[in-house]
Amino acid sequence: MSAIETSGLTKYYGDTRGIEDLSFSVPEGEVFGFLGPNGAGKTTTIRTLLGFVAPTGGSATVLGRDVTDEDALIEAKRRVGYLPSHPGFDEGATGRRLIRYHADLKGDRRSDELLELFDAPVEREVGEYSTGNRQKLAIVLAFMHDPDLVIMDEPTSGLDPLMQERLYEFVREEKARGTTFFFSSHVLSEVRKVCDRVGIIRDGRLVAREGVEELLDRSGKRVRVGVEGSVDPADFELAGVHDFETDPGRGDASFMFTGEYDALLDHLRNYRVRDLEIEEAPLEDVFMQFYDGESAPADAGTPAQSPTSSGGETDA
Ligand SMILES: Nc1ncnc2c1ncn2[C@@H]1O[C@H](COP(=O)(O)OP(=O)(O)OP(=O)(O)O)[C@@H](O)[C@H]1O
Repeated sequence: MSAIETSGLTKYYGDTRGIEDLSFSVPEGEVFGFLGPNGAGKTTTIRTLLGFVAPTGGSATVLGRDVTDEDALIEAKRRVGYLPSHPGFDEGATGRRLIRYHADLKGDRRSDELLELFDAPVEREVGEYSTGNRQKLAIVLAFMHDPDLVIMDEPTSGLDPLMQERLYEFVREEKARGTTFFFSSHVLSEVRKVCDRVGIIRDGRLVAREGVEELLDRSGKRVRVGVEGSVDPADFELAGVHDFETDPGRGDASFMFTGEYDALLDHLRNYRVRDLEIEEAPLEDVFMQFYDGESAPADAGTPAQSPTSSGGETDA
């Protein structure tokens, strides 16, 4: 069974498109990365899956339960963890009280263990927490009932690099225990660290779905090279070189590279190389491939038919 399944899922806010015709499935045990630029529809997808907003079209199931069937979804959500990007809390409550509250609602199988890993200052009121501590508390609340599926909306935004790494490691361990993840992000490097497959959403529509390695291979690397003397662009007409840029008369060049490294390094032997940087393609560049490529739908800006507002938007 798929942990998440959507078919033609659509949500309009009045006339504003949130998501349109999303169809995808996340098999049990997979870490599915959901990538897209700001405003693409990631949060709308998550809010629809969690029943916070009602879809205006299509359907979705979470752990086999229809997201528009309130009772069924409540049942499913006992086995779901949700980690929002900006967790909202009762600011006057202590972390400890919130943990107790969530324990009453969903059960508590591992808050002590989680607090050792993500040490939020639970005796203090949440209103006094730093952004990072709020996020750490949110992690404890999302995982304390040992859910089968965890839905995370840009979960590392407020965490320092050490805590980000801890969360990635934790996700990998939980995946090994069979937990399924839906991981929304706009950071390609973190998606690479933890995800098996990614879906790319743009203007409310899914424009690609593929394995992380395939995506990265296709995206290539950004190469910057500095050489003695000046660079002649004609010298860089190699297989796999795209978007070549150089300042005339200067010894610096920059390009996207999807070719074989051996061929590139052989070629660079013709120069005295001062400097060489090879780094992962920025996510914006990866997105641009889908913006310009054939997989991008031509009518992405226009709704197919007059949408209706759903109402019934309740936040949990
Ligand atoms: N409550 C709302 N009322 C009206 N329009 C909304 C509402 N929430 C989202 N939208 C619109 O829906 C579209 C998708 O927004 P959404 O927040 O889902 O994107 P996102 O990918 O999560 O972006 P971000 O990374 O910036 O959070 C945007 O055009 C946004 O303006």
